Amino acid sequence: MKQSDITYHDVPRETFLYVDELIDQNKEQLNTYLDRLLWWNKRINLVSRDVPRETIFEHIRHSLLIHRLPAYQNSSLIVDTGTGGGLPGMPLAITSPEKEFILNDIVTKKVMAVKQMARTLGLKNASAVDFSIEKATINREFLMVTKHAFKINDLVQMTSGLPWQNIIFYKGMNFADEISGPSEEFSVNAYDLYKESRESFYKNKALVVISRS
Ligand SMILES: C[S@@+](CC[C@H](N)C(=O)[O-])C[C@H]1O[C@@H](n2cnc3c(N)ncnc32)[C@H](O)[C@@H]1O
Repeated sequence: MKQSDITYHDVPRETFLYVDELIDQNKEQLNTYLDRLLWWNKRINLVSRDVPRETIFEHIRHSLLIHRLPAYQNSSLIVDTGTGGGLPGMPLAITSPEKEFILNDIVTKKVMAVKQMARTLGLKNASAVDFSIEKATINREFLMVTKHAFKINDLVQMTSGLPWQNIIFYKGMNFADEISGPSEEFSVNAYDLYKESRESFYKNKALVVISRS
């Protein structure tokens, strides 16, 4: 992967409208998740303390913005590593009942909270596991997603023996510094979340898809 291999795209306004509709269709469960996340956050640190409900809601909306990427649409198994309080895995599991999700974090109490939340929500398609992603064993092809948890090169190296086809990183636009090494094996596509949306929350935010050739 070289910085010169990156192809840049804009996320169209329609994607945001699509996600807003998805939120509307799933608002009861997404609100229950938000309530439970705030409840757990008072007890164990899952997202920053004193973060307003509206900001967490924006993180949920952010999580859902991968819905229209082919790498997401074509995957039936999704592993969210460094999930913390369940972002992005939990909103994705709520809105994609046909897909299977494994939520992973190295911190046992966070995984316990995520398991409780999934139980409260009655989610049948989400499980949670507490170990370092380096220790994972997965035997079928999957998509890995991760939000604000790993540097790109680090996670690619840590999981080089796993059968992922794509990794979607939720990143800042300055992610290119995290990419180096041999280029032949991977392609890199970056999606700017701000250029078309003009929403201040998404300023300098990107979705970065690393694909195995
Ligand atoms: C900044 S938090 C992000 C949480 C969540 N993705 C979000 O956007 O709110 C990073 C998370 O990565 C987890 N983490 C760090 N190293 C890890 C590893 N090797 N394997 C699994 N999880 C890890 C941490 O415990 C932490 O919960």
